[in-house]
Amino acid sequence: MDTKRINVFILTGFLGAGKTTVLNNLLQQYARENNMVIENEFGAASVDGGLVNVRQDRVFELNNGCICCSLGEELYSVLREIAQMPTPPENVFIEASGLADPGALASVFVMETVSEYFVVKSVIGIVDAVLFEDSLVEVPEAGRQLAIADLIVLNKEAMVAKDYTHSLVQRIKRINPLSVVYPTNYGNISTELLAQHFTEAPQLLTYKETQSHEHSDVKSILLDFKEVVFDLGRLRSILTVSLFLHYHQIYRIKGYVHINGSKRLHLVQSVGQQLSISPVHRNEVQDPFLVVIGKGLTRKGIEKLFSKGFDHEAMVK
Ligand SMILES: Nc1nc2c(ncn2[C@@H]2O[C@H](COP(=O)(O)OP(=O)(O)OP(=O)(O)O)[C@@H](O)[C@H]2O)c(=O)[nH]1
Repeated sequence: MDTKRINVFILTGFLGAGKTTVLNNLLQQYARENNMVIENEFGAASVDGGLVNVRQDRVFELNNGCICCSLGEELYSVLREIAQMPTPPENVFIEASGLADPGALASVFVMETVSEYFVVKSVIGIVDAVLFEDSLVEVPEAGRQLAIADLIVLNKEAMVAKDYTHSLVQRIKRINPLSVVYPTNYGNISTELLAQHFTEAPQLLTYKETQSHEHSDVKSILLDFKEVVFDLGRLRSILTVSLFLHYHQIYRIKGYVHINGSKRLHLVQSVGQQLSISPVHRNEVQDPFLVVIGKGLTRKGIEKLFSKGFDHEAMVK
């Protein structure tokens, strides 16, 4: 099925971080493929649409709003139009406005009517090495953008000292330990690097325990579920309710768990309010554990939440 679905690459990052620069780089590398671009800018007039190096009839512009909220319907109809093209593209690149909440944006792709045609291959977060620390303190979306990204491009590296770059990488990894952080200049990333870190690739092996960030209370909590079996229905319902109520606090959940009655591990993912729990087909998946990234979370609270989904009668097979 995947071979027929359209690959989606979501580019997020704060204003001026280098999203269009990364996009143009990727378009150049994917030039042999059939690409479309969805541009979203906050103001009524589009600047970026004209800056993207792809034929103008391959660019959809969603302006005058933020793609994650007011433009949800418009995005949906653009995606429908793309899916119904006589020759649909192989790749769709979405450059979200610098203020977008990528969790809400990525949620659109969890909807069945959309995921039938599209598969999110990577959420790429672009960070300005010079301005990152300030934006993290001042703008809550900056933390969310990091939390949801698979690959974080630490752009404009040459503009800061080497030691500082190193400390930024550590700091970003503390916020999103699941991500790969890649320092570079002028958005210079390769498609090979991108392919190594596709959303569905199991990346959890490299996970390291993290603490709360000093200047922001975005943090990640690791839960070890080796010895635990969940009841699928119970887990789904407690997470659905929690994401509905605490969507502004829980940015992302990702990991693998045992489910009663199944020999396969299940991948649990949440983006925004959307949740998906599905059996894993690959053998290379590691031990079951989950990572929860969010703001103001406490380990005790999160452990209590998940414990409501346990099936205490079932044994790990
Ligand atoms: N010095 C330096 N400038 C860069 C680098 N990467 C991008 N720029 C410049 O930074 C400016 C902003 O880059 P864009 O790619 O337009 O950033 P953006 O995130 O798309 O910007 P918005 O769409 O306005 O949010 C441009 O003038 C780029 O040429 C870099 O590594 N070093």
